[in-house]
Amino acid sequence: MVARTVSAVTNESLPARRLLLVHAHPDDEVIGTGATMAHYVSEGAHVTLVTCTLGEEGEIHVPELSQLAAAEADQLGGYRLVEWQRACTALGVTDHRILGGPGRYRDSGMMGLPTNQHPRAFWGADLDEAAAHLVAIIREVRPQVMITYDANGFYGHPDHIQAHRVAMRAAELAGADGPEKIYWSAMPLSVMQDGMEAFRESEGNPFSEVEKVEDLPFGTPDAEIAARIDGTDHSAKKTAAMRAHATQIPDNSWLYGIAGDFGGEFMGLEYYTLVQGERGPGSGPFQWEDDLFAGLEIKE
Ligand SMILES: CC(=O)N[C@H]1[C@@H](O[C@@H]2[C@H](O)[C@H](O)[C@@H](O)[C@H](O)[C@H]2O)O[C@H](CO)[C@@H](O)[C@@H]1O
Ligand SMILES: [Zn+2]
Repeated sequence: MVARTVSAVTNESLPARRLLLVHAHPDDEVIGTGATMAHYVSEGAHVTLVTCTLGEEGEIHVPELSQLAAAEADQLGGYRLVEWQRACTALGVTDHRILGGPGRYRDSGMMGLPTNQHPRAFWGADLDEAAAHLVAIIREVRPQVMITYDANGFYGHPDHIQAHRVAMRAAELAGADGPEKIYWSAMPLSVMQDGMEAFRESEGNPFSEVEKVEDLPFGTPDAEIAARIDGTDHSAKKTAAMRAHATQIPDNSWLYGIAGDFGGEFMGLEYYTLVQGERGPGSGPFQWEDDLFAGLEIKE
């Protein structure tokens, strides 16, 4: 039975600190922000996850489920919805919603594929119509902080680019009800460099085709990073949530290798640039914040 996503809540019943995350597909929430989500849930903040598609066009790394693929029974979206709910349970997130309701916006597939033209492809969504769905959630929950992707969608996937556009447009349309601080997921170049060194001799090295980190479609100079969230206490929850996304993250994925080679430290640290709002107090050479709510006046 597919559990209901969280029904509408009134912000009067919510904790003082409220974080909104806008992601493109089921599994993005854990890969880029899973430790952050678990961290803030454990700190008593309210975490609202909005995912824009069901990931219908994804690969299937579980052979016995291959018939669910878009080109077969086209049931992968429904299956990934359940994976996504299980992942949210592993992270402790109870307020999780699909933008416009399950099936409203379809996974567009990788950039340039014919699936980009599907009538319900998120890539072709009307921006203000899609943003209006998110404005309604913002007005209901009143998050002080929002996380999404940069204008390239972190790595250029059309649904990630569109999730960025919809999130930023919704924050603009929400006006005074919108988040005070907006962050974009980021990966510091220094961390990527360390990853390249660590994986140099590893089997399944994800960096094997890469000469230097600057050749990758993502990566941010350390000086442009604004926050590092330490969710290492929750690395096991992040790993459990990744395992929930078995169709997308196979057991031999390099992501688990990172957990092994780098330990919980790498998996539990997540980084962000700040694109709206004032930066709060920080530490280290670049004064990175360790709290996304830093500098905000939170009315308890
Ligand atoms: C992390 C993420 O955004 N995954 C997307 C992405 O998946 C890629 C896609 O299947 C590609 O064909 C593979 O070569 C690549 O390894 C995958 O990461 O795109 C999918 C289709 O839009 C999407 O369902 C998946 O969530
Ligand atoms: Zn994605």
